[in-house]
Amino acid sequence: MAQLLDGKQLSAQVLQEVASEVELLRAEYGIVPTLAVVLVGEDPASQVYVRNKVKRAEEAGMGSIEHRLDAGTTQDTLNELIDHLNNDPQVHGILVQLPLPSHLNEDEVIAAINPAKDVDGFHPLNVGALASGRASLVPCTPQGCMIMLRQIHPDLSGQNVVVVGRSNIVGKPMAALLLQADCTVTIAHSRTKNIESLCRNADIVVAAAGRAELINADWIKPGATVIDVGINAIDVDGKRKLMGDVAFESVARIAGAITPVPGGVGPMTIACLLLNTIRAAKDQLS
Ligand SMILES: NC(=O)C1=CN([C@@H]2O[C@H](COP(=O)(O)OP(=O)(O)OC[C@H]3O[C@@H](n4cnc5c(N)ncnc54)[C@H](OP(=O)(O)O)[C@@H]3O)[C@@H](O)[C@H]2O)C=CC1
Ligand SMILES: Nc1nc(=O)c2c([nH]1)NC[C@@H]1CN(c3ccc(C(=O)N[C@@H](CCC(=O)O)C(=O)O)cc3)C=[N+]21
Ligand SMILES: [Mg+2]
Repeated sequence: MAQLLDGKQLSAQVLQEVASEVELLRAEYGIVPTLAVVLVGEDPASQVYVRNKVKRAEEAGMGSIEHRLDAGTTQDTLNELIDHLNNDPQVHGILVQLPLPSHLNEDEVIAAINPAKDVDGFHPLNVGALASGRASLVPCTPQGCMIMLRQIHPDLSGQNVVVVGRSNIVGKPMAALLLQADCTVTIAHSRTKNIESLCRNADIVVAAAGRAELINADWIKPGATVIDVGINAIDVDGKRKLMGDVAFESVARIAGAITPVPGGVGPMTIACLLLNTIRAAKDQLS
């Protein structure tokens, strides 16, 4: 059986480090690192994530501000709010929950965020910094995946990795971090040929396709490490059940190490969001 990479436990360790950094910043500089989360619309899954983020921030002694705007909010109103948060010295990190309602332009919103407060690492300036290996605010989900991978592979050099998915928020920044760690990286997506055999040759598979149980045991080399980013909400007898992109039961019998869903990458993402908020707060010290 594969070793279980417990994201709940590992994130609790990270959050403890966050809490002591918060205490230090309070004692030395009299600041309370503060995260502002903006949610537009009433998507229930987004509400769960946002609530979790705010809860964890408060547990770590950080400040948090939640802005809930109704689904019909205009681009101008949203831009004004971001402008206000950009200029508020009490706010160190800004996260605008994605996806936005379709009448809003996500690229424009992301570009409006002060790059120094962009704790998602989605601003073009931060994307460029990551691509050229001098990032300070690294996207939270890939950052969390790297912490998990380091548990198994303290040295990632030379590992063959397949990342399934090429989104701006997960797949692409994940590939950039792995490349920086001297992995040999293949990015697979919906048009990739022979995806199953590509994965079966990999030492590490990172699954971020958003397709429930896309990856089964036939795709995995015995002993490989499998990181499951996917969060797919499935309705089972009227109850909401979370499934990853990996068929956990069967893959766990083949893999060397595997992350569960829930309790894997999700909690690490939130922990890294708070790490980024601390980092941003430090960089904003006059
Ligand atoms: N745990 C966490 O903290 C987080 C989890 N997530 C979850 O991760 C998953 C991915 O999120 P995100 O990157 O935003 O999703 P997107 O929908 O933006 O991207 C999905 C990617 O997967 C590719 N893909 C889709 N179907 C297949 C397939 N059958 N075979 C191979 N590739 C495929 C797509 O290819 P193409 O480009 O060709 O369309 C695309 O590149 C989702 O389940 C999401 O909920 C996301 C963020 C954080
Ligand atoms: N600007 C922006 N930044 C994001 O980082 C961002 C976003 N938008 N939009 C949506 C995705 C998704 N995402 C998750 C974070 C935590 C869990 C998480 O904690 N999941 C728990 C389960 C939570 C549940 O019960 O639904 C777990 O996996 O154990 C899941 C998903 C961040 N995202
Ligand atoms: Mg997307």
